[in-house]
Order: sequence, then C-alpha cells, then structure tokens
Amino acid sequence: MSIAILGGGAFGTALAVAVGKTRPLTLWAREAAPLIKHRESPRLQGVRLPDAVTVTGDLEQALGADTILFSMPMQSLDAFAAPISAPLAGKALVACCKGIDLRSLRGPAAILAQHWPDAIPAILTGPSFAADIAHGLPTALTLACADETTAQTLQDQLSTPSLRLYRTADVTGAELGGALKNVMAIACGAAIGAGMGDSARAAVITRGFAEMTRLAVHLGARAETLTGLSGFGDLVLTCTSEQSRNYRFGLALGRMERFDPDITVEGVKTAEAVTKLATTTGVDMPICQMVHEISGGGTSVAEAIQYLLNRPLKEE
Ligand SMILES: NC(=O)C1=CN([C@@H]2O[C@H](COP(=O)(O)OP(=O)(O)OC[C@H]3O[C@@H](n4cnc5c(N)ncnc54)[C@H](O)[C@@H]3O)[C@@H](O)[C@H]2O)C=CC1
Ligand SMILES: O=C(CO)COP(=O)(O)O
Repeated sequence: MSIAILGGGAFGTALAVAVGKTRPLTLWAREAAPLIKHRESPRLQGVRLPDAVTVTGDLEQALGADTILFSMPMQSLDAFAAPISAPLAGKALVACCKGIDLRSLRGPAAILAQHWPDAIPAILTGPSFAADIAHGLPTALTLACADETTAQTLQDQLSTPSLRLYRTADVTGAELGGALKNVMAIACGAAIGAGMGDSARAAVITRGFAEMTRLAVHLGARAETLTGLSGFGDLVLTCTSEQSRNYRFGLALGRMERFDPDITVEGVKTAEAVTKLATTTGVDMPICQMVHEISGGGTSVAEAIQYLLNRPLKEE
C-alpha cells in the first residue's frame, strides 16, 4: 500500500520524516524545487528528509498512491481539491488539517468526502508539534475513520516506533476536537499575554473544554472522543506551550503586539466559523465568539474578559 503526503509545510514534512524512516512514501509540495534540492522545508528547518521519501511537484504522480494525506491549511483544502479530476475511488484520504471550512462550515473529512464520495475519508489529529514528530520524540495521535478495516490499515501504515496511533470511528468528534482546541489556545494566549495569570488560563481551558464538548455532541460526536487525544490531549498541549502558533498569536493579542501574518494560525478562521455555527445551531459558544471578536480587532482582550466574567451565573 503506497503513501503520498500532499503539502510540504511543517506538518506534511514532519510526517514524511517520521513515516519515511519506516517505509517509502511520496511527498508532494506546491513549491517542490527547493525541497527536492535541499531536502528540508523552510517551515521545518534543521530536519532532513530520509532517502526513502520521494519529493515531487507532480500532483498526478502523488495521487496514484493508495493512501493520500492532505496536509495543507484548512481554508485551502476545498480550493485545492476542487480542480482535481483524478478518480480516487476506494482510496483512503486522510485529512491532517485542523479547522472548519469557513464557506461550508464543514470539517476536513467532510470536504474530502464531498469531492470524492467513493473514497474513504479519515482524519489524523491529536497533540503533536511538527518539530517533535520530526525529531522522533514520543507522540500519540488519533486516527479517525468510520471504516474499521481501513482504520486498522492506516493505523499500521502510519505508526512508527515513536509515533503511536490510536483509532476511533468518531470522525466528527476527532475533527471538531482538533479544530476547536486552536480557538481555546488563542484565548489562553490572550489571557496570559494580558497578564491575567495561570488561574484564568485554567478557567479558559476547563470552560473551553465544556464549550468544545457542547458543540461537538450537538453535531453528532461522542462526548468520550472529546476526552481523548484529539480533544482534551491537544487542548492541553496547545493551551500551555509557546511552540503553538495559535497560543503565540493569542499572546500577541494580549500584549497588543504585531504577529507575522505569514504564520499559519488556524484558530482565527475556526473561531469565525464557530461563531456562525453557534448562530445556526443555537449552541452557546461564548469563548469562541470572544476569540472571533478579539482576532478581528473589534473588541479588546480586556473587554472580552469582562464579557465572559459578567455572564449570568450558572451551574457548572
Ligand atoms: N505544524 C504543526 O505542528 C501541526 C500542524 N497541523 C495542521 O496541519 C495543517 C497544515 O499546517 P502546517 O503544515 O503546520 O502549515 P505550514 O504553514 O507550515 O505549511 C502549510 C503548507 O501548505 C501549503 N499550502 C497552502 N495552501 C496550499 C494550497 N492551496 N495548495 C497546496 N499547498 C498549499 C503551503 O505552501 C505550505 O507548504 C494545519 O491545519 C495545521 O493545523 C496539525 C498538527 C501539527
Ligand atoms: O496542532 C498543533 C499541535 O497539536 C499545532 O498547533 P499550532 O497550529 O497552534 O502550532
């Protein structure tokens, strides 16, 4: 079973480095030439691709693989998939993006299923910084796929001695956990950046987790999935580490500092998508709504914190 990873950014390259140490695979990148020449991504410097990784700029070649991983930012996925006419029936299509598409309000697996109804959609998500995976540090992730046989095959194909995959059939729960934790990481960064302290961060993590679970269950997820690696696990990692771009973006908001717009921060558009979903579903998502408002600059971090503290008192 051949593997191709589409996307030569930090995460696609990290997966290629880790999995490429155990089996051959193809890495497709939009800007393939420098990656072919230097065997190192500018988004993940200091880590060379193993010899077993074939880098290509030929998308048709990569799409010939049996298992195809999509590792580009969430808001690019739909536009990336749309012009592809290659038949991918029966193939396992694994989304590695964490987010909700702003136009359709769908997660990445649903986007893939919409473009290729005869393929088998899956998602790889959970707590892992690209650099940690690439350096072979111990990491555990969730592989979600509704088809049990495919889930087991993917689990075997993508696990390595340092990268341990757990599987679940709950695709909705896994992808919503990965998407929503980025929004909470921005909120935590903003709280810390504004000098609100570690107790405030603990409150955001805990109430944020309640918010994540509320929306995910409403949309059909199992609550237990949110307590796993793809939900709680990734929430803890991203809300407590300055390695996280979402957390660092929040820190900059809280400190009223500029943040490099070229850095991928998935939580901004996810917060906007969730604010829309909160309106259409009637699910109460106050932290996500505040992250959307502070990210757009319309509300200050101090105002957002006051809003959250002044909401009516209620049972936990
Ligand atoms: N970096 C990390 O530690 C992790 C990232 N992820 C997720 O992986 C996804 C990708 O993130 P990163 O690789 O970190 O981002 P990145 O910013 O490092 O790289 C994004 C890559 O996607 C490419 N790209 C952008 N638009 C494209 C398009 N339309 N067609 C083809 N390629 C396109 C860019 O050229 C770039 O190489 C995100 O959803 C992120 O949340 C998941 C786990 C860990
Ligand atoms: O998803 C991640 C860790 O699991 C990476 O987080 P950032 O996108 O915030 O860097």
